[in-house]
Amino acid sequence: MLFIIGLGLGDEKDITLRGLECVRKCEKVYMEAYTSLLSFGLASDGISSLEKLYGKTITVADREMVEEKADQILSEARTSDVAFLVVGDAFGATTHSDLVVRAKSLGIEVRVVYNASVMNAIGICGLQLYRYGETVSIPFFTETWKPSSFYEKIQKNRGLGLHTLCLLDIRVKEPSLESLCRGRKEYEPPRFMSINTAIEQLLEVEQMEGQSVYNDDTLCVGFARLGSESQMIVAGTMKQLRSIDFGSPLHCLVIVGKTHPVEEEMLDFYKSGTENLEQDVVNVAA
Ligand SMILES: C[S@@+](CC[C@H](N)C(=O)[O-])C[C@H]1O[C@@H](n2cnc3c(N)ncnc32)[C@H](O)[C@@H]1O
Repeated sequence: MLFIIGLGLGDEKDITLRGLECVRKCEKVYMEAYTSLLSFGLASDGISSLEKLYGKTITVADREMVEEKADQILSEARTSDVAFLVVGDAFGATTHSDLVVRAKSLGIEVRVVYNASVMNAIGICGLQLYRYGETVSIPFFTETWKPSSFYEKIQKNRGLGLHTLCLLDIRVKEPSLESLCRGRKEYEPPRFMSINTAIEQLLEVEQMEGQSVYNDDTLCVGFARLGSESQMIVAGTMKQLRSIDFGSPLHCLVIVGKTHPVEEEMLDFYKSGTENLEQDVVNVAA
């Protein structure tokens, strides 16, 4: 049996009781570590705190392993109980449906244990989850590669008055271009996009496309480290958020659409420049 278990957003304590029971009875435990990360990031002592709580050794599965060695994980799941741990919720990323489809087509039983995802944790800022349009991903630009398909999606959302969740690029264990050219794999250091970079790129695309979808004065909400003790949430214009230091990853950004008065009242708690902002955030997190 293949158990796909959501870990939630903060640290090892966010697994559900049901999830914990399942992990403890599995013979093999994999943890996906490239679409999202818990608050301790890639630190090995963070992984060992998970291992200590679960009483199991965890194999950290990077993108290569999940994409290229999925057969191995699935063949183990044919004859034994295998846990595949996902930060957040299993279906908060598009990637894992593929594993479910492959398992089911091989006749392997799949059980999913749900948990909180960034997709619903953003509800804390007061913008109604019912009033979001398509979620977009913002990839790191390079000098020569500036994909901007998110722009059209944001345009559609804003045309309908809907909010847009922007998920920001995570690059963990990516082979460097240079090493690929030399035929020997070497990896780039991990990189996580900040809210500041995301806003710079969004504005760069607005300048290139020129459709007036948003601008410096567009209201947004920046979220950092949701679910951890140090989570930070600030509402402000793109211009204001661009100069705020949100600290360590992970970050995401919401571009605010048309608001309801109650949404506005909630957002006011997070407005940039609010006195004791950090204190407010700590209170909200507690
Ligand atoms: C593919 S999505 C999340 C998938 C995860 N399975 C989930 O359900 O939350 C990954 C992106 O979500 C955002 N994200 C994830 N966790 C976050 C957190 N705790 N705080 C802020 N943003 C987060 C980041 O932009 C990150 O690049």
